[in-house]
Amino acid sequence: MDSSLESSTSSNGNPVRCRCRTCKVIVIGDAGVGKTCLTHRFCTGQFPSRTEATIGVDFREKLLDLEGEKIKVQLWDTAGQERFRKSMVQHYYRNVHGIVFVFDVTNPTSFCNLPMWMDECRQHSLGLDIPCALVCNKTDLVTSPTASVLIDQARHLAEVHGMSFYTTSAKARKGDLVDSIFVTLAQRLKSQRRESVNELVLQCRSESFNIPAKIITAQESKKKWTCIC
Ligand SMILES: Nc1nc2c(ncn2[C@@H]2O[C@H](COP(=O)(O)OP(=O)(O)OP(=O)(O)O)[C@@H](O)[C@H]2O)c(=O)[nH]1
Ligand SMILES: [Mg+2]
Repeated sequence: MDSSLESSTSSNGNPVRCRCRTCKVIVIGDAGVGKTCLTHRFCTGQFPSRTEATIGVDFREKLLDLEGEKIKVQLWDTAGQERFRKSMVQHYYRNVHGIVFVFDVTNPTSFCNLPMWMDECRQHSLGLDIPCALVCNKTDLVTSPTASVLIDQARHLAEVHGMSFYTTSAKARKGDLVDSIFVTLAQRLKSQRRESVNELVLQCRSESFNIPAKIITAQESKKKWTCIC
């Protein structure tokens, strides 16, 4: 995550500047699955009264306070339509901290296309080892029982790739999980950072004990416990 100085308001109403971390999260998926509505809903609390196909990318952001730490979630709401995304693709995938894949529960093709979106991430050197979420949107429109088969398949896909999975609706007011998608992602990024700080501490310790040319990271120490017989 990147660090920056942010303006906010203190309890006595005076503006204060505080250090905050910014995480870039891209939201991708087929055209019309609800990426704009989900990001709009998270940032404003409202379902937009009308939307148009996104051209290139729209930016939205929200400042979160996670256990006293300010995290700015910068959402890149990308275009699903090929003709509106071509020129922007290189920019989407640069310095990404988290990915939200979206499909529409009423549109099975948007689910079938998810591997294509995952491939595009890989082609831009973005592994699914960074925090990712899979969102099954428009559950307010679910009427047919076949939707539950699609939801089960999606849950399985998310499990296989180690992603968080959400069934939600950008439109429904009650019982939806729109905020959780992005807050949980930010929490995962925050704890990931704590882990990398721990790795650094471990590295400093190894150096202060004068262990030459050997940086012991948490990853390496984990490897040491792997049986090789
Ligand atoms: N009923 C219902 N409609 C939704 C929901 N989310 C989005 N929509 C509708 O689906 C249509 C497309 O939504 P958008 O958010 O613009 O879709 P998008 O994924 O951003 O589309 P592109 O920008 O073209 O990639 C709009 O008419 C929305 O009102 C939802 O959860 N429930
Ligand atoms: Mg859009």
